[in-house]
Amino acid sequence: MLKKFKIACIQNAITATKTQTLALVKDQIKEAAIQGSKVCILGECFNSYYVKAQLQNNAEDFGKTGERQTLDLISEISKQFGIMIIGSIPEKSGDKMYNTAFCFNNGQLLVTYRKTHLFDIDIPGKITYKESLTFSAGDNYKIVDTEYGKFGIGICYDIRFPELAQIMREKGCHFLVYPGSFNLTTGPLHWELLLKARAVDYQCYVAGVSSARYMGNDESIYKAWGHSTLLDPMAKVLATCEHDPSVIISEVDLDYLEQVRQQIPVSQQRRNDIYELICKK
Ligand SMILES: O=C(O)CCC(=O)C(=O)O
Repeated sequence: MLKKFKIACIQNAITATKTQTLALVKDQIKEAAIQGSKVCILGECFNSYYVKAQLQNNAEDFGKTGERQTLDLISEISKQFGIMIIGSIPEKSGDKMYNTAFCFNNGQLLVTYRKTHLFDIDIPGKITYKESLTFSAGDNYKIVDTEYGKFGIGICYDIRFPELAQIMREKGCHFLVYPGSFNLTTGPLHWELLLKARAVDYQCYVAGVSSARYMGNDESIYKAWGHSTLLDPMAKVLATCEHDPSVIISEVDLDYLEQVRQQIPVSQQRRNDIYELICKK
């Protein structure tokens, strides 16, 4: 297992067409790879505006290799540069849609994860969103064991559920990655706080990666908070950005992660005689 390497968070611009969006993403991944990144994390549904009609149009069927514009491109770039790439896209499966994360390494699809906690919230006058009108929910967590360590994948709203992160930690994860797309109401208050909370509670490297903010004047298009961020297991921010398209890169070190876990050994100090988290899958 490689212990020291660079991770990149790719905050991409979303455009009105998938082809144009993907061309921009490709350039950013290339830039990250040229700078030595071995793992690239993309945002939530990064090939699409977060609007039902476009999500439907841009959805892909994971089963149909060769007909999947986004997945085939990601697989190809991952192979070309010998890197691992994680992100989420809208998935079409029969008559259902899922918000689904993928992890490609060297061109191979290692795992898919369907978002389990859907973003249905109502803050009157600020933001009302019902993701369950577009997507069905997944029914399991996913961990992927790679040459770069073990990665637990959550998508956006999933970060509000520490139980999911705790299970991933208990199953040996070194990294918690959250492709996400917070908004202008909850983003400023909760995004960095939640990323820091997951890092400090479970002593993992944590990446929260958003798409860039839509800056046009179509009111129906969701405005993402942006602020993709990478944190270490002490919850120190290693790299971050604002809302423009950005590539942020930092080195991670799994020996340092072990040191943190030894110095503050919370995972061995849980009082399972008083409380316990039960994993049902
Ligand atoms: O939890 C939040 O405030 C935002 C979540 C979100 O935007 C999402 O899950 O897509």
